[in-house]
Amino acid sequence: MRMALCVARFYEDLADRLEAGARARFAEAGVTDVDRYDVPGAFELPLAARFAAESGRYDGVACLGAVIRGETDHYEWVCQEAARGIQDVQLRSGIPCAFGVLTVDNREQALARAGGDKRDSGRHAAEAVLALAGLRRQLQVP
Ligand SMILES: Nc1c(NC[C@H](O)[C@H](O)[C@H](O)CO)[nH]c(=O)[nH]c1=O
Ligand SMILES: CC(=O)[C@@H](O)COP(=O)(O)O
Repeated sequence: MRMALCVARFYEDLADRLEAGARARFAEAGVTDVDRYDVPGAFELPLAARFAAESGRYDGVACLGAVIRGETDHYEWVCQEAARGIQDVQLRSGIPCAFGVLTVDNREQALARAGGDKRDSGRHAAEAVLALAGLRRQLQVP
């Protein structure tokens, strides 16, 4: 299998943590052919995912990033559009695209969910892509 990572780099250290979790899960599954594509923020993830999915090169796409709430409602729009856009790409393309984007109130919550004491969302995103790519192969979806 060949996988793509689309990574929003708005918070570099969180992006690195999420990527490490995803790569570790892929490696456990024997998937070492993994390409990373960086975008500025989570709002750009759906288009990057579409580029990767429509390239025909990948069995799955894991979208990673972190959105931390600020003073305004900008957070809501970024999170909503990232989630909706990524879901739209996978449903239209038939290529599994995971939503590995943290949507949190503060940095502490983000760290806890990027391989900290709550969960590893990067790992979970890779797990989801592996599962759906496997299902796609099992059902011989073209
Ligand atoms: N505030 C966060 C953003 N904002 C930037 C947007 O994602 C986007 O890049 C910009 O609006 C230009 O289109 N992005 C994150 O990933 N995380 C944030 O907390
Ligand atoms: C999630 C965001 O876009 C956020 O960082 C923006 O902060 P603010 O709402 O204070 O402008």
